[in-house]
Amino acid sequence: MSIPIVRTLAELRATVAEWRREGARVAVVPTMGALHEGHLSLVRAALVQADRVIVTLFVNPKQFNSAADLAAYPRTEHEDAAKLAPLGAHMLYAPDADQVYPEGFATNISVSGVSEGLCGAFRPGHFDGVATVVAKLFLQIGADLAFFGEKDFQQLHVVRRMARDLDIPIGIVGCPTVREQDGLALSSRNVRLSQAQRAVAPRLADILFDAAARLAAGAAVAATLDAAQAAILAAGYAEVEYLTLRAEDDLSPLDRADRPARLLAAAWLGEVRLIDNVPVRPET
Ligand SMILES: Nc1ncnc2c1ncn2[C@@H]1O[C@H](COP(=O)(O)OP(=O)(O)OP(=O)(O)O)[C@@H](O)[C@H]1O
Ligand SMILES: CC(C)(CO)[C@@H](O)C(=O)[O-]
Ligand code: BAL
Repeated sequence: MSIPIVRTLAELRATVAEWRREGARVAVVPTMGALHEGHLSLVRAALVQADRVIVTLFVNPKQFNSAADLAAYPRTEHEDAAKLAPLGAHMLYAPDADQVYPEGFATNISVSGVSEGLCGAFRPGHFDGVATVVAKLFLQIGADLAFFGEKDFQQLHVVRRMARDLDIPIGIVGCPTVREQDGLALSSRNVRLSQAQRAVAPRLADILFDAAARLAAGAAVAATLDAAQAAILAAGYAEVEYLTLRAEDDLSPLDRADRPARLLAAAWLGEVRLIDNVPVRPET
């Protein structure tokens, strides 16, 4: 069993046009590769709602903040293709760099509001890079649906806003975070954790779930977040970039958990930056 790998826009468009003639509903799952069960859950969800599923694999230089992070990003295309084939995904679109950013490329898509704060505050230009490449992939493919993980919750909001603002006719589907048995959110960057760091890493999720339960039960927000931040540092994380309560629908800051909300965090474990978020459902 294998999956066709497409590297050019011309071949992509020819295949999608053929699918369209057959009346197929097309979905896309954008990724940067190094596929894990989180990505595969998006592909399975896409296969339920569409007749043809394209997984994209492009390590997008424009969204990285450091050359070192880009260089260290895992590249495992062969293994990725082998994971996708048995699921029944229909195409791996792994474009050559010039198919995405041809010579002279000069356009930048910048989404204000939801891109600011949280990861946007610590990764300048990151969401411009994400919005630009995702817009490009959406327009190249012309899919009906696109699937994204809630693990990157702010990214999901940025992509929704961008597609709506630019009238790109695509439905954006958010899918729940897939976790290891010990609670750690799956992420391609987890492979960079040492054995000792890997043992500590799930404490972030534990502390977030615990704080979310307290907030849902009416605990004071500032004191709960302070205690959670102290617990993350005590667990062995080097730095907490942010730990904040935001409205689920527009990411606006909340000082009371009186409507559906998310508790979101980014923290450094050694040289690895991990993000996570959990829902807060106020008890009625
Ligand atoms: N644990 C997860 N559960 C659900 N979706 C996920 C998970 N991890 C990543 N995704 C989703 O997969 C898509 C591609 O993400 P990406 O290729 O950046 O993987 P990643 O594991 O998030 O890597 P990174 O180390 O860059 O965070 C995104 O929509 C992302 O939200
Ligand atoms: C959406 C995405 C594929 C754009 O490069 C990337 O940000 C990711 O993998 O989450
Ligand atoms: N998962 C979001 C991609 C990134 O960290 O660059």
